[in-house]
Amino acid sequence: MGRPVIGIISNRHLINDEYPAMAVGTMNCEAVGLAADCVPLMVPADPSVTAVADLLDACDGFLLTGGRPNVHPSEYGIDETPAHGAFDRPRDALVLPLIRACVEAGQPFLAICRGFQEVNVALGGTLHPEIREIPGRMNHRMPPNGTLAEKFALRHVVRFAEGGPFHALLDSREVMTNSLHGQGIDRAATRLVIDGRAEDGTPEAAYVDGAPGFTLSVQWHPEYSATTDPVSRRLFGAFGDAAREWAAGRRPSPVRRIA
Ligand SMILES: N[C@@H](CCC(=O)NCCCC(=O)O)C(=O)O
Repeated sequence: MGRPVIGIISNRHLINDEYPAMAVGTMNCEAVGLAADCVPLMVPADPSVTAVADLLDACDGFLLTGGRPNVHPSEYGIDETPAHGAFDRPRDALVLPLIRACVEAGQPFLAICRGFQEVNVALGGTLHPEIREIPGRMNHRMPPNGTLAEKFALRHVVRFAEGGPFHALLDSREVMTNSLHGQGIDRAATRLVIDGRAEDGTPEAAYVDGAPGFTLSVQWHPEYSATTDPVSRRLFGAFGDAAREWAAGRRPSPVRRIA
């Protein structure tokens, strides 16, 4: 049997300020191809060319990538304001139903940053447009200047629930993570279990309660240094294992906790 196929959700870009493109970062492809040992398949994030049912057939799992545009607030019942920033409505229209379909079927996904926020919205939760404006919260945004290494540098601790799936997988109650987001979970969806938080209380790690498959979701970016960073390697390794189980026709195991 060949390696499982992971659909990597793309983002929109304008090449040379003119040529519209949908693209995924090289680091996402390397994380899937090398750290998860799966086949990276780039997915155009637009339901006018990509149907959810086709994707579920073509792929064994999905990497719900980060992305600068925010999920449109109408998806969680809020009117749009300038604070909500730029959007990617086609990506909303594809990925939110895709998440619900994966949760129901047990098809694995690993959600990152915008993907983490999408999982919450897809299941009925809400987002805050600018979490650094909430009293007591720190600035989680990417540094505006500097090299890529500086932007993706480890910036804060995430602490996991005792005995939860992140604790079990990473064999640690705490990890250091990078941080490149302005929005954050406001009200968590009923089924979304917040399994890890930053020091200021911001939700950073989650999974879907009762889902039959792999649903680990993180607000940080494990795709950066995925082959060398031990935390990222374990996350992508477990995601790859879940996709292998799915591809082999076995239901992926539900989340593992420490007994
Ligand atoms: N827009 C959301 C999600 C942020 C996010 O996914 N950032 C990664 C951006 C990486 C890139 O530059 O493409 C928010 O701001 O919270």
